[in-house]
Amino acid sequence: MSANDEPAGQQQTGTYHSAFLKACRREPVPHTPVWFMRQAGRSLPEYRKVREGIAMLDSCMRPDLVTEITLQPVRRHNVDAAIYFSDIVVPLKAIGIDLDIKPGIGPVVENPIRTRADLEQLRALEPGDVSYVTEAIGMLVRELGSTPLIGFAGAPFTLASYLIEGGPSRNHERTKALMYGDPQLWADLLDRLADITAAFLKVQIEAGASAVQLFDSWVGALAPADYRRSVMPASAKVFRAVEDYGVPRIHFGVGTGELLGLMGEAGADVVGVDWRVPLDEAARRVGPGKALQGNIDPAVLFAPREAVETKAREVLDAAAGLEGHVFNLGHGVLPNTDPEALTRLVEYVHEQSAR
Ligand SMILES: Cc1c2[nH]c(c1CCC(=O)O)Cc1[nH]c(c(CCC(=O)O)c1C)Cc1[nH]c(c(CCC(=O)O)c1C)Cc1[nH]c(c(C)c1CCC(=O)O)C2
Repeated sequence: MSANDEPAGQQQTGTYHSAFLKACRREPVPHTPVWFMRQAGRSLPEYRKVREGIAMLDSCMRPDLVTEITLQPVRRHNVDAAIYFSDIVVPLKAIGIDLDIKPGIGPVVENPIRTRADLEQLRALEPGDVSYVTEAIGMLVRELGSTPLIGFAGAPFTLASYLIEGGPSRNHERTKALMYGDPQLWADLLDRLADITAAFLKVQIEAGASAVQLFDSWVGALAPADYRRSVMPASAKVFRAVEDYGVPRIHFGVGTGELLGLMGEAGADVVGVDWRVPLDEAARRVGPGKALQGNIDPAVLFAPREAVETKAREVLDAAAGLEGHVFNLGHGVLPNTDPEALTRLVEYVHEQSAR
């Protein structure tokens, strides 16, 4: 890609030449870039303070708060990218689904989607439904300067699980019952979710996000053949829909060791890996032409500094032969993590990988 092909937003802000976007494009980097899933949130006292008395979903609709919360970990940890503060259920709320995020539980849906008639709840998402997102990203891009902003959305399978189960689920039994029991209804549901997700990512990219991550957090519950048949077409539709913007597309899930190849095939530029598969092995499973993101176990941050650094060293060593590596945790920052441990980890990775 020549300089003239730089996506317009990245050209204006200078983010194009950031270590994060270079690593996503599998170009040489001055140091391994680092960011953390859930870097904004309860691990930070300054987050708990600004969120006091404000419900999670309400905070997601206030551009001033979203901007402040998104910037907090960037100021504190010197991470190489910001991630837009929101939640995967925000676009569903925006099209009128009756849902809430219950503290300590997660998203809870009032009228779960289980029949064809229920599909009517899922109308198309228009940019005007999420004007607060456009506004917040405009503010953020100005504040962030050359630090890239990652936009994100939930993937069709993970969203479907919340919508069908009505809340968080360990076994996804109603979800799988629908997937196996009524393949046509399942396909139609995932297709609608793909359109909503794609529209939501487009809003974020057009407002100035320089990369996007699709969170398919719970897809590791599926066997590869079922993923390929019943889920991959919808996720691939999302990636295709945003391909022409030229911004890196990251694809992440938990417990996806057996799915890594297919998740890359679905259309990602960067495949997120949890801590269960070392990155050199993950690279073999994903194949050439893609960068990897990960993959320190978030629980390791609770161990003494030396143990964290040993683990970080192992991740960097496993990533040494990769085409591109974005350092991250294997899943989100746990709420009781000591923020100092995160700051030190960023410093350590930057130092150890400086070239
Ligand atoms: C599965 C999922 C959800 N939400 C998300 C996912 C995919 C990522 C993953 O696998 O962790 C995505 C998400 N949710 C949130 C972000 C913020 C951006 C960032 O990474 O910093 C992101 C990327 C904020 C949030 N989303 C939520 C919080 C906590 C609510 C609060 O602070 O009051 C935050 C900071 C709520 C939420 N929302 C969800 C859960 C499971 C929870 C936790 C419930 C709880 O333990 O209280 C659904």
